[in-house]
Amino acid sequence: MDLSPDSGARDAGPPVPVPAVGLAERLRGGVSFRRDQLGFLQWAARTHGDIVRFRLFGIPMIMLNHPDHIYRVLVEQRTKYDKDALLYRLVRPVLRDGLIGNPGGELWQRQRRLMQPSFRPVIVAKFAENMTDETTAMLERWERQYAPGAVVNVHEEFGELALRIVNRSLFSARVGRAARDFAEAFTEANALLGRFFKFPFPPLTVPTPAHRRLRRAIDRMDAFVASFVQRRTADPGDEVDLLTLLMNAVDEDGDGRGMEPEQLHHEVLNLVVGAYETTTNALSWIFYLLAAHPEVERKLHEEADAVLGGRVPRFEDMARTPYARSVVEETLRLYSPAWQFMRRARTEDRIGGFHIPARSNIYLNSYVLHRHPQLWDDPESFDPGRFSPERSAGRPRHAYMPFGGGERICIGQHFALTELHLVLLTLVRRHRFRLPPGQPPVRPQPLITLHPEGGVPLEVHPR
Ligand code: HEM
Repeated sequence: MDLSPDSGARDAGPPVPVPAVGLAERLRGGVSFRRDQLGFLQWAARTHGDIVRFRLFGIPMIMLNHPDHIYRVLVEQRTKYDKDALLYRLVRPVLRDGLIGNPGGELWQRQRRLMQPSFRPVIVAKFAENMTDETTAMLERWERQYAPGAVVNVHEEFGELALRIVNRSLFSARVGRAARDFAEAFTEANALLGRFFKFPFPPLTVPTPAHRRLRRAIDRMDAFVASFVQRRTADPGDEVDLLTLLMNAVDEDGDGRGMEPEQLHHEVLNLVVGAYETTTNALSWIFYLLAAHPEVERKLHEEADAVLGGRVPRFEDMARTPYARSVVEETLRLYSPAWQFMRRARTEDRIGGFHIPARSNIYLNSYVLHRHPQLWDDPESFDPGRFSPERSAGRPRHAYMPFGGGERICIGQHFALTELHLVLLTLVRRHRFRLPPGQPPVRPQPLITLHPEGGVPLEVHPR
């Protein structure tokens, strides 16, 4: 792997300004952020290199696209950076002080300490059966509802599946009308917030019609979470789920107390939001790519048949199906649902010899990083084999970060990887997927998360 180590090279002299994309050049290049965000970001990295500055609606952003630089911000100099950045300010009216958009500091540290134990692999293993049960139930419904070879919009199906799985794991609840109402409210909030990147809007305190709709969507999501938390507070029962774990969690290394009710509410909302849309999109991309690559699907069938012999997969099967894991990893390389995240520089810094002024917005983008031509051979091709131990050897750690990195790495990472792996195995056991003839390529739509635009219609065939 030949990646220019520009850190050391420029560390000697005084720091230099980060190269900027100028307006004239932007016009000449003909790539507009508003019209084609992904195209613009790739063009900026291609023309200026691994560190580049541009303005997003007048707000300066510094995009980092070098694993060493990303390591510096997320790990080595993490105390110099926090999450009080544009993207999280945008989602804070929805997520409030929960982990996802929390700027950092003492409250975040305490909450992470309290919650981390509930997301260890041994705990996630207890939810594996929820994942395979719900997938099996979905397949049984498909068999009743669709003729063999019928075209199914799997994106819609996976939305409902992901919601069922997170609901059962958090609240021991089955999806009913209330959950569908949550999903609708979430979709509306996501679309309204995602619009910011095309048409920046005024602060939410300004009562525009769109803001009033957002307010109503937030109220509906709050009502959904409150109904579970209040019921459980009134009658703790004997359910063993994430809500019970969080309600019983105490800060053993701190004040020995648990979470305040309002904070618990926000954290639960953050978990549903964090889990629902990301895994829906990831599942949709996995099956889209499989349908387009029958040779990969064939290898997956061979592995699944050899290990499972027709039975429903269990948590332990994940370690014995490395190819399935690499299909998940390669999908998250090409279409990482949480495709962009940000930090704010609390003080000035120096990255690879470049000057980072205090209060800079640092923009990290795995869509561009995961296509870096010096990190990935033939980056646009879908090649799960690149995640084999041999071919992964020597790859810099922060070259691949679908779940972020450092202390703020996704708390639900094991949960998500378990869900994606087990749903994949459960589905390929009995079905194969094909692109319908004449189906145009599904394009990624960069909202807050990376959506498959227009859904993912696939032919579903029994094997
Ligand atoms: C494929 C699925 C998922 C992807 C790609 C994903 C990605 C990410 C990324 C990139 C971050 C870090 C953002 C940053 O540093 O600014 C993050 C944070 C977070 N994710 Fe996920 N996530 C996924 C699934 C989940 C699930 C299943 C849950 C909950 C069960 C979850 C809950 C969270 C929370 C609470 C945080 C904030 C952690 C903190 O700052 O302490 N995510 N996720």
